[in-house]
Amino acid sequence: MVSHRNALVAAIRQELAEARGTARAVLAAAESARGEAQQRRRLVREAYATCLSQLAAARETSRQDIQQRYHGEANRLAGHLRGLATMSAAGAAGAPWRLWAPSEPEPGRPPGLLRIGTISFDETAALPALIPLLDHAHLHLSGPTATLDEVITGLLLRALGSTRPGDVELIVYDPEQRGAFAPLGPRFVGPGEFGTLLEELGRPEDQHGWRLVVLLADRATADEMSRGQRALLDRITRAGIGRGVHLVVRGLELPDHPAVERITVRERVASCASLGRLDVHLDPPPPAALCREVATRQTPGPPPARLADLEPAVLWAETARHGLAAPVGDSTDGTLVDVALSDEPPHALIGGPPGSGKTNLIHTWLGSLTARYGPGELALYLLDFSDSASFARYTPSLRDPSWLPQARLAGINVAKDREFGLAVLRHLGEELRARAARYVPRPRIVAVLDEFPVLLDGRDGIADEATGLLEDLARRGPSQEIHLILATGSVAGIQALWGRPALIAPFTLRIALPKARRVLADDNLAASVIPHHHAVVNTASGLAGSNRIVRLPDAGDLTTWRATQRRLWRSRPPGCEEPRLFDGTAVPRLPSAYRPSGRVPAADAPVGSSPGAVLGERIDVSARPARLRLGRMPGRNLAVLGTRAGEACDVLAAAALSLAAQGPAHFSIVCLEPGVERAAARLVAELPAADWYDSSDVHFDPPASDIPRYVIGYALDAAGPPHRPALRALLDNGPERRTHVLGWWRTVARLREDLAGRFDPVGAWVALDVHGSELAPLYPLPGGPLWQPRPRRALFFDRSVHRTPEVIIPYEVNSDHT
Ligand SMILES: Nc1ncnc2c1ncn2[C@@H]1O[C@H](COP(=O)(O)OP(=O)(O)OP(=O)(O)O)[C@@H](O)[C@H]1O
Repeated sequence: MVSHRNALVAAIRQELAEARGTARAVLAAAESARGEAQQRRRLVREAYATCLSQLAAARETSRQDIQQRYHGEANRLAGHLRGLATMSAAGAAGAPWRLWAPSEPEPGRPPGLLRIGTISFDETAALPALIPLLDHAHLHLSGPTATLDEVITGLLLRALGSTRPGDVELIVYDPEQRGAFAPLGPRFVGPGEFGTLLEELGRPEDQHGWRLVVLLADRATADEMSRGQRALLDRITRAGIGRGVHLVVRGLELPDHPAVERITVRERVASCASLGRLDVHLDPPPPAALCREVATRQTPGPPPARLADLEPAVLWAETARHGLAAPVGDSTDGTLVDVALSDEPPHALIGGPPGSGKTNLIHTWLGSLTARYGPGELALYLLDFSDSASFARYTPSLRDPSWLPQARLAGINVAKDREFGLAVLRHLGEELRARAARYVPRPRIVAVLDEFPVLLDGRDGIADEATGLLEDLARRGPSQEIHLILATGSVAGIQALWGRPALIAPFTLRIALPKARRVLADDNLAASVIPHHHAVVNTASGLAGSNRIVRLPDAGDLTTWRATQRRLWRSRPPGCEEPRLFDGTAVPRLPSAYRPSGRVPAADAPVGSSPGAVLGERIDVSARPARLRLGRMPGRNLAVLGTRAGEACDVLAAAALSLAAQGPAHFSIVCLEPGVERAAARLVAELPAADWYDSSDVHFDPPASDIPRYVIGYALDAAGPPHRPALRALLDNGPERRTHVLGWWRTVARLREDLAGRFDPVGAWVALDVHGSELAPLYPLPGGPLWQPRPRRALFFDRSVHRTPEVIIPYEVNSDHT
């Protein structure tokens, strides 16, 4: 029993041990499965987190990208809208108050929109909020009274300021007599006159311009309005615009009609029917001074000053010691406006499109200056590079012998003779140096260069040198009392100055005529809003805020101007010389001093060592003649080149006559072109002694003589091969024996043939219609000189004195007037 029990116990124990072992194994397996599951869960969580952050980053990048594109697009659109707004509300209709001034409407252009505030759209810069009025709408405003009155003031100012004075009649019905808009000078209609006003507006009248009728209705007006008046008001609303009647109403209902623009104001934000759901941030009210200015403009002030009004009580009473000041016109209240030139501002830049009145302004200014400062105080150098003769009035003429005593020089029609402009600047440069050395600055010099871009635009040696000289004069001139006035109608010309800061910087006085561009600072819009015959005078290099608006008198009033010039002329001090006139279209006559008039020097009179043949007038300030010295040296011969026969004859005749006037000489005239025989014969007639040869007896071996002998050859190229050896021998050996050839060849090629390609014996030449490149063989530098032939101008080169050739004007000698 016991053993059975023991065996049973042992068996049970055995089973229990096995069961325990199995349970342990199951537990271990379960725990490992749990560990694995936890590991998997961690991995999944991590993957999920990475995925989330990647998604967030991608979302952020896309968001930024979309936002950027959105801003770009919005800015572009805003730019377009701003451009459109500027066009739709030009000048006074749209300018912010800080830049605001009344503007002249463009002729024939209907009135545009008016600005009342700005619209902000997301982060784009604010856009102007514009609403219609003249020719388009009545305005109905509701909201706080004070703000509404401010809005109305702004709108009225813009409507009045963007139309011509007198074109808008302003009527204000103001039953409470608050006097709003009084600075604008409206016609006020009081309580009790409402009905009469409506009747007046309802009458079809022939009317010029617009009537702007502001109805500031109080409760009583609304309550007491009769049915007839209501009907009348409705009719005006429907039909008024076509007749120029526009209502601006607060406190009364207007009927629903497409012409009624409804503006609802909360605080300083408004909504306007025509602008949809956009919020308009209202502009501040305009400064009262602007309203007064516009009101003065509506009621015409004193008439503008006339030229005579600028004259001082006493002529020449001023000293220029500290500068020059003279009025150029008056302001709207009739006070004269002085313009000064001194250490500051030292120089003036005048601009305005063609026809805007620059010439008129310059004449006015000069007239005003010359009446105040005598010739001891003021000297004028006047250059006009346009094709005009406006400065001629200051020089004597057949009709009027008077001239302006302060004028030293007047250059007219200088457009093609830029060399003359350069000569004047060189002269002023020398004057600057001389003054600095002598410490004697007076008289103050004012140099006017009208249409100066003609001189500076050339991209050539003249333009380079002129720019350098102008820069120097602009910088150092004021300390030596030299002032410059540059004027032009060319925007490109002014634009080019901006690229030369050293040149433009001292031009702090800017005078802008109507519609002038680039004369004032870019954000200074004054020139675009002033009317005809006005100017903006600005002494702060054109900065906004320093403008003076001047009404300019008409300097075309020749009677006044002539009378004044005569008085000045009669008062001129002894020794005052008449101004040098350079006229690009005039041909100078050979002065009598260079003609052998009167007694001819005797054959035994002393002969100068190198008589000078006068060839033409130099383009310089003192109109000196260009001379060719003919000494006893090889090469002292002259070739006149080109086909312009008349000018070639004039050059030869001037040379021969001037030589004859200097001492005993013998002349041999060789004329090989029948077409110029008449000119050659006239020369022979004027010369004291001359032989005549033509193709029948031409020869080139004149006998040696003690006095100089000149062979004046007309069309020498016609002599032909048989005569070439003798001609070459004469050219080669003549000068040392005092025999010189002054000959005309029609082309360089023919001269080359006559000289067998050896140009040395011709030491000097005058080229007429021969291009620079053709002159290369006669010129020391490769390619020939820069020369575009032009009528009555010649290029003179003497290799013994010139580094570069000079332009001369052949004198008129053989014309029928001589
Ligand atoms: N203040 C003024 N009052 C009356 N008429 C004027 C006034 N200013 C200019 N004018 C007239 O306007 C016209 C053009 O003037 P002006 O010749 O001075 O203009 P501009 O700018 O010099 O023109 P352009 O460059 O074409 O020569 C002229 O007939 C002139 O008489």
